[in-house]
Amino acid sequence: MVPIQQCVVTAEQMRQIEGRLFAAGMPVAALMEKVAQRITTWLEDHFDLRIYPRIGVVAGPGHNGGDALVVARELHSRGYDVRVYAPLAKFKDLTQAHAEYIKHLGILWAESLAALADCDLLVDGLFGFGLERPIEGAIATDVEQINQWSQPVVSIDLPSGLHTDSGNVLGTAIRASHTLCLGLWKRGCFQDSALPLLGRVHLIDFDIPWSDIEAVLGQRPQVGRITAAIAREGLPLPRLANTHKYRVGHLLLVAGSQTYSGAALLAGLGARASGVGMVTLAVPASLKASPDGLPTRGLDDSVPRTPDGAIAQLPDSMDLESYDVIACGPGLSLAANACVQRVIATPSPLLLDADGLNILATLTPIPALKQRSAPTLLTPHPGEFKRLFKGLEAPDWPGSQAQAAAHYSQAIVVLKGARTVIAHPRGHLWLTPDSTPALARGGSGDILTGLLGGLAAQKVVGGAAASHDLALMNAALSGVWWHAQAGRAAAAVHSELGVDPLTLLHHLTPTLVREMADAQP
Ligand SMILES: NC(=O)C1=CN([C@@H]2O[C@H](COP(=O)(O)OP(=O)(O)OC[C@H]3O[C@@H](n4cnc5c(N)ncnc54)[C@H](O)[C@@H]3O)[C@@H](O)[C@H]2O)[C@@H](O)CC1
Ligand SMILES: [K+]
Repeated sequence: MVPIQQCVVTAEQMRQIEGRLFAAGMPVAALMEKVAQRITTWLEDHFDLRIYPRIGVVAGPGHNGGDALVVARELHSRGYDVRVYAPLAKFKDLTQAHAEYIKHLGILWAESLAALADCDLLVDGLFGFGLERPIEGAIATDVEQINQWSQPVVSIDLPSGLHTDSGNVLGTAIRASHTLCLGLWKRGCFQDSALPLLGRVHLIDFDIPWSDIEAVLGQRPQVGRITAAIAREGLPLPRLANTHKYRVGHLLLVAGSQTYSGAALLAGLGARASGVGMVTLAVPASLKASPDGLPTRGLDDSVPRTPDGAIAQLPDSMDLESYDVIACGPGLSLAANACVQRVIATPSPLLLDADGLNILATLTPIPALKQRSAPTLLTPHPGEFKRLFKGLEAPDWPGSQAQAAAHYSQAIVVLKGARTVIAHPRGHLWLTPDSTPALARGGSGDILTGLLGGLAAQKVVGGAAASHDLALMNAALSGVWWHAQAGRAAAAVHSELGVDPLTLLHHLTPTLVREMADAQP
C-alpha cells in the first residue's frame, strides 16, 4: 500500500476513484458531509474565531459549491458570522438542497460580492475539478475583485479557475493563500503555472480505501510525490560502525574552466556536504588551489588545455573506472568536448549536468547514451532540456516531457524547475512537493550536481552493477528533496533574496539533521 501523501491524480482519475466509492454504496451526500466537516475543522484550527469572526463563502453550482455550503453551515454552528455569495443561480441538486437549508438557518445570503468585502477570511468554493471551460463574464469580474482584496482566501480542492491537470488558468483564477486539496493530490498542484495561485497547499484526507486508489492508479502508481519518508529511505544512512572512507564512495567530479571557476568549487562543496568518502575534483591546473581545502586533483600543465582554460582531455593515466560515480559538467565550457566524450564512453555510473549536457547535445546524444553499459543521470534545466531533447518539450507538462526524455534516452532525467520532476526510463515519475524561488540563482544547480554525485557514489559503492540504476534513482530522489528543503530553511532565515550558494551550502547539514530527527519515533 502506498501512503496517501505519495499519490497524485488527474481529474479523470479522481472522478473514477469517486465513482467507485459511490458505486460501492457510499452516499454522495455523506461523502460531501464528511469532507466538509474536515475542511471546517481545518479552518477552525488555522483561523481562530476570535481573530477571524466574519467568514465569506463563495459557492459555485457544482459539488465544490456544495462542499462550500456545508462548510458555511458548520462554521455558522461553531459561532462564526458567515455570509454566503453564489454568483450562479442554478445548482446541482445536492448543492441546491444545501442552499435552501442555509437560507432556512438565516445565514446571510448576499445578492452581490460586495457584501463580503469586510469579511476577515474568504472560502473559495466556486469550482473544483469539474471546471470545464474558461471563467468569463460576471463571475470573472467577481474573481478579479476577490484577488484585489487583502484578506486570506482558502480554496477548496483547487483555486477556482485552475485546470486540475495542467495547472493552467482557464480565463481567470482565484489567488489563494491556502489550497485544501481534497482526498488526493491533484497534478495541477505541481505545475509551475499554478504555483503563484496555490498559496500553501494541504491535503485533506477523507479515508479513500486503498483498494479503490489501486484499482485506478495501479499497485505502484506511475506518478508519485516525493515524501520525507521516500527521501530519507534513499539516503546512505545509517553507516556501518566499522566503515572507512573508501567504503562510503569515491566521486570523480569533472568540472570548471578558467572562465567558469566558481561552478567547480560549488559542485565540490555540494559533494562534500553529501558526506561522500572521497571527492576527486578534476579541474584545469589553474584552479587547483582550492580555497576551501577540498581534495582536488588539478590537471598537470602538460595536459592540453583549450584556449579558454578548459580541460581539453583527461590524462590517459587517469583510471576513470576506479571511481564509483563520475559527475561531469559544471563550468566546463563548450570546449571540453573530448573530455565529455571520454566520460560518456567510460562504463561507470555517470551524472551529466550543465556543459556536460550542452556538449552531449552537439554529439548524437541518444545513441551515445543508449550505448552506455552503466546508468546515466541527466540534470537539465528547461533550456538544456530543449537543446538535448528537441521536440520532446511538446507534451503539456514537465512531467510528461521528462518521462518521454527518460524513455527515449534510457537515462534518469531530473528536469529542474520551480518544482523539479524526476523520471525513470521505466516510466516512473516523481514530483517535488515544495521548494522555494530563493533557489532561482546561479550556483544552486552546481551544488545540486555535487550533492547528487556524492549521494550516488555512496549508494553505488560495493553494490553489484545491477543495483547501480536504483542507487542513482534513490540519490536523485533524496538529493532533489534535500536541496529544496535546505533552500526553504535558508530562505526562512535569510529571506528569498538572501540564499546565495554559500548560504544554501551552510543549510544542507542542519536541514538533514532536523529531517532525520523528525523521523525518530
Ligand atoms: N462528489 C462528491 O461527493 C465529492 C465531491 N467533491 C467536490 O466536488 C468537486 C467536483 O464537483 P463537480 O464535479 O460538481 O464540479 P465543480 O463543482 O468543480 O464544478 C462543476 C459545475 O460547474 C459548472 N461549470 C464548469 N465550468 C464552468 C465555468 N467556466 N463557468 C460556469 N460554470 C461552470 C458545471 O456545469 C458544473 O455545474 C470537487 O472539486 C470537490 O470540491 C469532494 O468533496 C469529494 C466528494
Ligand atoms: K475551489
